[in-house]
Amino acid sequence: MPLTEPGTLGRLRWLSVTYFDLAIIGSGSGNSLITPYWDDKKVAIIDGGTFGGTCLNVGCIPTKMFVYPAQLASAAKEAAALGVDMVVKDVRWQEVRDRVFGRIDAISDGGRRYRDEELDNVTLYPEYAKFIGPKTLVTASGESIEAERIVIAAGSRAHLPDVPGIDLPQVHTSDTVMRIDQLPERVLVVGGGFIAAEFAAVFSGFDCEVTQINRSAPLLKSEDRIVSERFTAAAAAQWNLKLGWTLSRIEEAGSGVRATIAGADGGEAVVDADIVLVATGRLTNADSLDIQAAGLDLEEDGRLAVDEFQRVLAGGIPAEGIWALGDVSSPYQLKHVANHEARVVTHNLEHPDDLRRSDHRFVPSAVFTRPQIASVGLTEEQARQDAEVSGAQIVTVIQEYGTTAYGWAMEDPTGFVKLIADKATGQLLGAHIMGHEASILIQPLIQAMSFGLDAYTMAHGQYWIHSALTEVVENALLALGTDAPST
Ligand SMILES: Cc1cc2nc3c(=O)[nH]c(=O)nc-3n(C[C@H](O)[C@H](O)[C@H](O)COP(=O)(O)OP(=O)(O)OC[C@H]3O[C@@H](n4cnc5c(N)ncnc54)[C@H](O)[C@@H]3O)c2cc1C
Ligand SMILES: NC(=O)c1ccc[n+]([C@@H]2O[C@H](COP(=O)([O-])OP(=O)(O)OC[C@H]3O[C@@H](n4cnc5c(N)ncnc54)[C@H](O)[C@@H]3O)[C@@H](O)[C@H]2O)c1
Repeated sequence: MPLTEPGTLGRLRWLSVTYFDLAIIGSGSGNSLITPYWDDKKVAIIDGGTFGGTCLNVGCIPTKMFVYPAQLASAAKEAAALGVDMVVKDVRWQEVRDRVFGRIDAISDGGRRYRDEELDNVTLYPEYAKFIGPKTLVTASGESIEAERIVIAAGSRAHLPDVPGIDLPQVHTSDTVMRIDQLPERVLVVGGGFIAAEFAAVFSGFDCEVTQINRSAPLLKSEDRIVSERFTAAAAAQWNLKLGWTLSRIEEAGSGVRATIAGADGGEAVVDADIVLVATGRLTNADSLDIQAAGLDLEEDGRLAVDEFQRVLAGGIPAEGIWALGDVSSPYQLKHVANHEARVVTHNLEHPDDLRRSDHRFVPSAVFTRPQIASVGLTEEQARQDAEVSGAQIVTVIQEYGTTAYGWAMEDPTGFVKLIADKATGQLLGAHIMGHEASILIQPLIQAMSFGLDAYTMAHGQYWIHSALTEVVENALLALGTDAPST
């Protein structure tokens, strides 16, 4: 990341400082902080990357715009079991890609222009910045900025393993892989998390030969164990999986590459591919901000340390006027969490005497892979560990999609809902879904957990549309067998 050149600090003594009421580092979720409250105040927004941040430009939104057509293409493979023979004639990759970026790049450009040219009170610095004092920043070109309040929304970046060949042009991260010019025939995906699962599904949906390697088994191992295990089996049925293998090196081979991978037993193997997608996690950008110049604290894993009001800590106490949100400080690396924290910071900046807390009790997530996965709350393992301490009794249920009318219609062999609840109170502790539209099916369960609705009341207290797939959620709630709450 191109930050300030050595020697800039010396030169700065001769440069003037520009003062702002608010300086925001990062134009992703940070961009939403500029409300009408700031109309009569001076705001700086600083971003050295593409305006709009990760979700818009290289994250959630473009990936889902690839996921959807890939899902349509893969439907052809599933339809045969229902007596419908479909053939995918062609995937016009450049059209798929240009539809995505034709929409997204225009939104990024429009947002940048609006901030840069149309708002008199806002100054956009299209540069990276770092701290040189508690309330002072310097940009890469040496502009010095002082602000009464600073919000750090600097996000995260892809982690790359340090292996020979990682810089080859055929090696991509999620930042670049969506813009390639041609659909590759063979794709090597490295990693076993969210990004690897989504892109393996996209490329295999488009009929590329996908090989996914991961150093551990099963895939998606932060999910409830049964989800990880069943997803790993579903993935193995769709693309080549090599688990227990680590990337050692990559060499050019013709127009593609040959990747050497090392097994847990010390053996080696090679995988030939046209491109490699490296998806081995994302690192907070906190390390690029010279936060020691402001005396700010870091968590053990390198994230900025914040309190429940999103105030950045310095020596364990809130640093005056410094806030953080999103991937730079959050353990969640999810856009809906960054958005929530941005709303909290927006309120707290505008109401310093009435601070709100972030609510991280029931953070859901979805992996838009095939089959889809969604989860909220505790895994069974976590719930049982908690119960050992509290003495609570845990009940769990696994309800297959195939036990409902819609599941029969789909002839669905893999989808299921798993619920975990407290037996005595009927409160849901965790919900985990794998299958068609899991990200939609889970929403009423998130709602129940967020508002304290017990499983019995949720199942019995409303109509469930017959023969919708939501009946699998209704049946799971009923199968938990919890009682009506005593009044
Ligand atoms: C491929 C992919 C798919 C994803 N899909 C989903 C999904 O489906 N659902 C979901 O909830 N989440 C998803 N995420 C995660 C989501 O994108 C992030 O959690 C979210 O965008 C983080 O927002 P943010 O505002 O914290 O950071 P960002 O949006 O990354 O914004 C940070 C900005 O700060 C800038 N910056 C960094 N350092 C500096 C500096 N020193 N000076 C100035 N500017 C700086 C960067 O250029 C960047 O524009 C996905 C992520 C990826 C990579
Ligand atoms: N649908 C969504 O909400 C969505 C989609 C994509 C990304 N994201 C967010 O972005 C984050 C980053 O995604 P990700 O998939 O890169 O990370 P991840 O943390 O989900 O998975 C990283 C994977 O890389 C493996 N790994 C780590 N270091 C390695 C190494 N040196 N060699 C080989 N393998 C290694 C890990 O074992 C793990 O399987 C996610 O945690 C998620 O929060 C969310």
